[in-house]
Amino acid sequence: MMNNADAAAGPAIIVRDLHVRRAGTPVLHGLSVDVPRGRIVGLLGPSGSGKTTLMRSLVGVQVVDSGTIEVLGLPAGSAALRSRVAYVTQQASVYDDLTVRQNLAFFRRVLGAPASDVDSVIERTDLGSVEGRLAGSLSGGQRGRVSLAAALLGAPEVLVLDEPTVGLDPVLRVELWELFHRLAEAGATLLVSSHVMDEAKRCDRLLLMRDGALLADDTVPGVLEATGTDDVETAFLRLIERGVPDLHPETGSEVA
Ligand SMILES: Nc1ncnc2c1ncn2[C@@H]1O[C@H](COP(=O)(O)OP(=O)(O)OP(=O)(O)O)[C@@H](O)[C@H]1O
Repeated sequence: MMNNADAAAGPAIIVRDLHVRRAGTPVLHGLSVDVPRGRIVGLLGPSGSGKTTLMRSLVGVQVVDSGTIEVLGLPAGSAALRSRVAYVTQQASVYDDLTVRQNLAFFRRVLGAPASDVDSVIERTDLGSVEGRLAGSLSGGQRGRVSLAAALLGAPEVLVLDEPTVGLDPVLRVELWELFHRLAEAGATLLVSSHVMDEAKRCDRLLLMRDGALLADDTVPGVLEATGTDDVETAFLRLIERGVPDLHPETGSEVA
């Protein structure tokens, strides 16, 4: 987790002039953004706007055309970041023929995380009641939580979570957001994509994407104030209508 030296070291993620194509088609067109440390940053935008492509770029699994991405002061994808940055994709990455506990014990060994982490992440993601079940027998929401639990092993400093609350009931959704806030309070940086505008209000900052570019990079109150509404969905629609971005990256170190 973050120490004082890290806190003074600037944003957790710095992206400059990022250009990415997928299957030959430009998806990100010169995107620049800072993600402050120890905060929950929501990445919102319509389907196909480039959220997953940006996340893939940040964790170093996406071929990029040009631009720079620094994560915790190192180029994205650096070997030294492997245990410091966790990525949870939309598709749960678990072994169906292993139990929940066996999955986590396996990933724990691969990461070299402390043995006690397995119990800790099972508890934090509320998987205790299914820890002995084969992952293949779980619901989609439960499988997603196993992926999240695996991502928490080793206490990564940066968590990149692609729609982590999809398929979860409202109670679990709230519990997960409480967990995200506890992780941020302990110093972790979370970039969380979502389609659910209501979840946006739980973030310290919002990045609103459209067509591979940023429409907003601001605190939640900042986005609402700039658009004269109290509803993030309406704010997003107004920014689209207006066509003028609300970019206030200089307020990145403030808590919303
Ligand atoms: N594997 C791929 N090959 C080619 N094009 C892709 C691939 N994955 C995504 N794309 C294209 O890249 C663009 C951005 O997709 P991306 O998945 O980053 O969007 P997104 O905002 O994450 O969408 P969603 O909210 O639906 O997950 C889209 O036009 C999409 O069709």
